[in-house]
Amino acid sequence: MMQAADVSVSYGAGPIVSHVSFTVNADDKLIILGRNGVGKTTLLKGIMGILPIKGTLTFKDTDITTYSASKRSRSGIAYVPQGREIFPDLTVEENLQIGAMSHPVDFKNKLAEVLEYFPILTEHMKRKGGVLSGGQQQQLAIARAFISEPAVLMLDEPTEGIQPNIVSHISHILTRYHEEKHIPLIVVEQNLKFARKLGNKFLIIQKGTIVESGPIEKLTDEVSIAYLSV
Ligand SMILES: Nc1ncnc2c1ncn2[C@@H]1O[C@H](COP(=O)(O)OP(=O)(O)OP(=O)(O)O)[C@@H](O)[C@H]1O
Repeated sequence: MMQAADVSVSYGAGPIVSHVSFTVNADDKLIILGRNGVGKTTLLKGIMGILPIKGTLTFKDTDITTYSASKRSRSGIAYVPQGREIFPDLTVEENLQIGAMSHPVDFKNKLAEVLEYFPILTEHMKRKGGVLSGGQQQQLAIARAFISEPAVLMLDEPTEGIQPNIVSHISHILTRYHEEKHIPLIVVEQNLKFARKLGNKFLIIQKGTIVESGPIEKLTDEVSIAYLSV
């Protein structure tokens, strides 16, 4: 489905992410872990086309390495950035409409479907995104990605700053969405419990390169202490 081969990403000077390779298929929920500042967000931005990459990115048997971010988005790659980045001055409904832009979806139908995953948003449709709680904004950001009917969904630290009951809800919704839509998830996460519950495989990044990877069962306490403890 999606394959990153020997991908390196930089902001201009030396590479921040070096020679990273992975594959995700429809039944995969890949968790990307690593301490602060190791290059996780940079990798996702490279895959999304926000930063240029070296190496090869293949999606549905097509080489998309040179595609712009908007072309990757139109191809079905969706991205929920760290910090959510909803539009605070637009209403919840307008934020969701933006998710449908440039995608061949019927907004009304899609909206009804997506609100089944996030019923809490229904009562806030006419409120500005900026007045929602952090947990509600995160649900809005994920709902906005769902609206576009993605073929692969990437999320950057979806549990950051979210209270435990909402973290559990988000884990449940992502699991359900993955099962129902049968699309790969790529999730950058620091919350080990959430990672183990959601993921079926993982990779750990240190100084921009993969130092450990495998099925989620291999994400043992020993591995966590070696690469993730601070
Ligand atoms: N716009 C930028 N220009 C130059 N360097 C940057 C830029 N953004 C991030 N970096 C650097 O790239 C490195 C990796 O940052 P990145 O945000 O990818 O790490 P991360 O693993 O996602 O960290 P965190 O868990 O804290 O979000 C850091 O050293 C950071 O200082």
